[in-house]
Amino acid sequence: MTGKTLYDKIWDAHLVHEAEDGTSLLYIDRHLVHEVTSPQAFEGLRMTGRSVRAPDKTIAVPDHNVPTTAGRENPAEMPEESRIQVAALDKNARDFGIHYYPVTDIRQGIVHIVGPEQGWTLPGMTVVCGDSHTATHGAFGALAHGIGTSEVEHVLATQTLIQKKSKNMKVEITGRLAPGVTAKDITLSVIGHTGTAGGTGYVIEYCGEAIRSLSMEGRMTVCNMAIEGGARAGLIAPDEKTFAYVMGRPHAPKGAQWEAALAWWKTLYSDDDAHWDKVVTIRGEDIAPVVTWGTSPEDVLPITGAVPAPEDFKGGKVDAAKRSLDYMGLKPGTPLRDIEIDTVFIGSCTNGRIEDLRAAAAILKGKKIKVKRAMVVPGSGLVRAQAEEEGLAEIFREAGFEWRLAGCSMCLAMNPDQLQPGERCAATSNRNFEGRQGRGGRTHLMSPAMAAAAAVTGRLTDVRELM
Ligand SMILES: CC(C)[C@H](C(=O)O)[C@@H](O)C(=O)O
Ligand code: SF4
Repeated sequence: MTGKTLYDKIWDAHLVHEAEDGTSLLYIDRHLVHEVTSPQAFEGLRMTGRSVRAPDKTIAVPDHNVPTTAGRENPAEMPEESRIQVAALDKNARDFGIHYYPVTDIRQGIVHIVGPEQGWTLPGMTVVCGDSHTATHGAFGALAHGIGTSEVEHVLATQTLIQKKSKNMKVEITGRLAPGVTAKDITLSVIGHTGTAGGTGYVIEYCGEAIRSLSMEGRMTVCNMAIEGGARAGLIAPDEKTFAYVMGRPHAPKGAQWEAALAWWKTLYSDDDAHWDKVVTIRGEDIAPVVTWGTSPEDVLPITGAVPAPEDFKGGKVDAAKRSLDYMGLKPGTPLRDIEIDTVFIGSCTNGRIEDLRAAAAILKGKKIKVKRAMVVPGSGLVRAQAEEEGLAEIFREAGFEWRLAGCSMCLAMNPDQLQPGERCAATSNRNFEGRQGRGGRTHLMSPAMAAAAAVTGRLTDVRELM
């Protein structure tokens, strides 16, 4: 018998039933719910007279549609479609008795930031949400992934999910990161290396010294983008940093339950003789601050590079690159550092946590922005409050940033925070698809420090020049 991976261990601990063809029923520990993918699911329950099986394990928060400006609790502030979705979540949360953080609650924020912050996300759990970036929670050593709306209904009704097991992939980042290189540069570089389909069919476990050295915030950033690399989920084995982060959170176990949980959590690692179906190794020292130039998260280059030409690629990617360059309004050969930026967006479930805000503020301190507009959108009301307490909000405001309320905001164009056609944005989010931040908007993905650097120079910038 070979050993087990972390994924194998969590899978086995949650397996309720396995059919001969491998179709399996998994027990779900946490179900996170937001307003976009849940209305039909609750409607399905109503129509069939069913209740939520485990309301105490179900957590709802509106995030995608909510405006991030003052006065947003007034429904008139929202476009009709948004208003309907948020109102439905409000009603469903109350009718079905699940945990709920409305916009008026300081704990409201992006679902993937609220879950860990409140101690809902714990090592060894299965965590699902009708949202692809559920992968974020894998940073705690939880098996966490997105599900579709019909699956949301299934989990609400049964607290189980039908799944087939994925294969095991190991992504090891060895050694140390150079100054100016962050978790975001790791996760973008991995996708640049493997492509957006490199993880298809796999659950990725990120490991290695460079991953170990990351804070929990950084680990969440890495796992957040596992889905952009095509993987079902991303995982990082829990360690002392994980336990320290979790301890004392409102919904974390306490007393004897904490001790019992800890004893199990300490068994959550991949055995030395575990089998890996695919292994990718990258040297931490080889990772540079990166940006994306195209319309896929795999279009990643070190900031010291230049816009590529379609001929630099092979196969279908040649045409894709042509189209990307056209959409992005870029000419091959242009140094990335010459690309002028109109707007800076710091936020999202990738980089809307306190450490991200600290990293950006460290670059901005005492400087003024040179872009047309810049906004910081803390990932939750609590992140926002902490940033205010630490004096970060002041630094952002003085630099010329708008200091917003929590939500998905300009990460995707489902709320009033949107790019205009042709507007070019340095963004800390995770997707640079066409129209993602608004019709015709142009997105360059990067770390919070790099986005702050772009804000003060007005163009894509190597943050190391400002350090
Ligand atoms: C709206 C939601 C279903 C979507 C997702 O699944 O990821 C969104 O959060 C995104 O980032 O594109
Ligand atoms: S912040 Fe962006 S990526 Fe994250 S859940 Fe919201 S829309 Fe999706």
